[in-house]
Formats: sequence, structure tokens, C-alpha cells
Amino acid sequence: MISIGFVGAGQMAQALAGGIAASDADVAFIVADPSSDAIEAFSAKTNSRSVEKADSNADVFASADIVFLAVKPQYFVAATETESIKSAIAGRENPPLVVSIMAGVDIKSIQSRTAIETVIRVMPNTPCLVGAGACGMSCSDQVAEADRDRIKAFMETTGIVIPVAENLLDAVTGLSGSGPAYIFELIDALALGGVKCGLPRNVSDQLAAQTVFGAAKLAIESGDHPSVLRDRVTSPGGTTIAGLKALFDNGFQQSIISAVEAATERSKELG
Ligand SMILES: NC(=O)C1=CN([C@@H]2O[C@H](COP(=O)(O)OP(=O)(O)OC[C@H]3O[C@@H](n4cnc5c(N)ncnc54)[C@H](O)[C@@H]3O)[C@@H](O)[C@H]2O)C=CC1
Ligand SMILES: O=C(O)[C@@H]1CCC=N1
Repeated sequence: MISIGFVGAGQMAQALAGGIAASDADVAFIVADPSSDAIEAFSAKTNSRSVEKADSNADVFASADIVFLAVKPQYFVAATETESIKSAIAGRENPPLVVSIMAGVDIKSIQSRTAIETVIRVMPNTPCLVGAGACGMSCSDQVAEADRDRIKAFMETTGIVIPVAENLLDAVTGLSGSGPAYIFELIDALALGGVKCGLPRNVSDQLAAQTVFGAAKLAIESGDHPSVLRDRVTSPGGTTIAGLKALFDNGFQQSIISAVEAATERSKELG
């Protein structure tokens, strides 16, 4: 039995625990969060696995094999009190493996604040709630291969996992971590376009979301480059080239590139 701890039991913690709990891994959870609503919602997602409510964040470090840090980066310092973590792990043969999902906060800061050297950073995204997540992952040098593989397997219960060098995790955050928000904007904008052209809102909403889903599925399953797939939609002198020209004239690519860049910069600042 593996004991998995969560410091912070919010939205992302619930999504990750839900994925792990739905797998056949033999796990139990221990969680700390000042919000009893969050803990209740967390318990509801864990497929009847055991969920213990810890009295403090240090208690999670005292007993869990793996501790997920799942608070907002702004609460990282408040949530990890170095001396209490040190005393919590003092009697243990090995300290827990620490897995941070926090944007921006680097491995070195986590090692220094928790006094634990075995630290993994992952950057998931909200589609992990439906098993379609995209996650970057990076480990400290002290993490054993078996532990890296175990965490990768846990994260894969919620979607794909791509190991990257730590200095690229801010860019992962800017692209796939924050990316779902850009795509929700795209879906809403597509639907508004449909409404502008006379479609009822509910019809427009369904067509817009399914179009984004279908295009993503085709890109993933065909393995063809998006530009090749785009050209297959685009008949000479047809409707699509007229639409694409309007997108390009209005700075579509530049907007998306700037969004990823701005979110990447913000991730760096949060660290
Ligand atoms: N929301 C997203 O799309 C993504 C978020 N992240 C990262 O995940 C982390 C959590 O984000 P969410 O789950 O969206 O936030 P959330 O607000 O849903 O959850 C954070 C939880 O931490 C709890 N908390 C606050 N202070 C605490 C403390 N001192 N000790 C213990 N728990 C405390 C809060 O009560 C809350 O339940 C953040 O660091 C964020 O950067 C990573 C990838 C995607
Ligand atoms: O907006 C944020 O800071 C978090 C990190 C990635 C997605 N949401």
C-alpha cells in the first residue's frame, strides 16, 4: 500500500487523486487543507479509497510516501514550514518523495523549504479531470529511476506525460498548463461567430466544441502536422481560405504566440 499525501486538496489535487484512485494502484490518501469543503470534494473523487484528514501539513510529511504540493504558488511558503517538516520526518528511514504541481516554483526552492532533496515537478492541466491531460515533468538529480517511473505512471492515469528539462517547465505552463483557457476562449469565439451568422446559440456551442475536439483528435490520431491537416480543409478559392485570411489579417497566430509567451513569463515571475 502506498500512502499518497496532498498538501492542498483543491481542483487539481482532486483531479490527480481521482485519476490515481481510478487505477488499480494500491493507495490510500492523507490530505491537509484548511477548507473542509475541499477535503469533502476530494474524498468524493477517490473511488471509496481511504482518505485521512491530517491535522497539519507537517503530518502529511510525517506519514505519506509521496507528498503532492498542490497549493497555489503564492501559498507555498505558508504551507511549508521548514522546521515543522524537519521534525515531522526526523524519525523516518527515508523522507517522502515530494511532487509539486505549483506553477513557477523551482526544484531548488522546494528542496530548500522542505529540507527534502527528492523533488519532482509536474505541470498538469485541467483536462486531466476527464483523463485527457497534458503534463510536463522534471526531477531533481536525487530522484531514483523507480520513483520517477512511479510518478510518471500515476500522472499517466490522467493523460499524457512528457519529461522535460526543468528550465522548460515555465514554457510547458504557458502552453499546456494555461492552454485550456485559450481553447475555451476559442470555442466561445467560434460559437459567437456561428451566432453572428444566424445559428441558434445551443447549436453553435455544440458545433464549436465538437469541432475543436475533432480537430485535436485528428491531429493526434493521424500524426500529420497541423499545417498538412489545415491544407486538406482548404479548397482553392473556397470558404476556408477566406476564413483563414480573416484570421491572419487579425493577428491570430501572433495572439496565440503572445499568450503562451506572456503566461511563460508569468510562471517565471511566480517562481
Ligand atoms: N488550475 C489549473 O489549471 C492548474 C493549476 N496548477 C497548479 O496547481 C496548484 C493548485 O491549483 P488549483 O488546484 O487550481 O487551486 P485550488 O485553489 O483549487 O486549490 C488549492 C487548495 O489549497 C488550499 N490551501 C490554501 N492554503 C493552504 C495551506 N496553507 N495548506 C494547505 N492547503 C492550503 C486551498 O484551500 C485550496 O483548496 C497551483 O499551484 C497551480 O499553479 C497546475 C496546473 C494547472
Ligand atoms: O493560472 C495559473 O496560474 C495556473 C497554472 C497553470 C494553469 N493555471
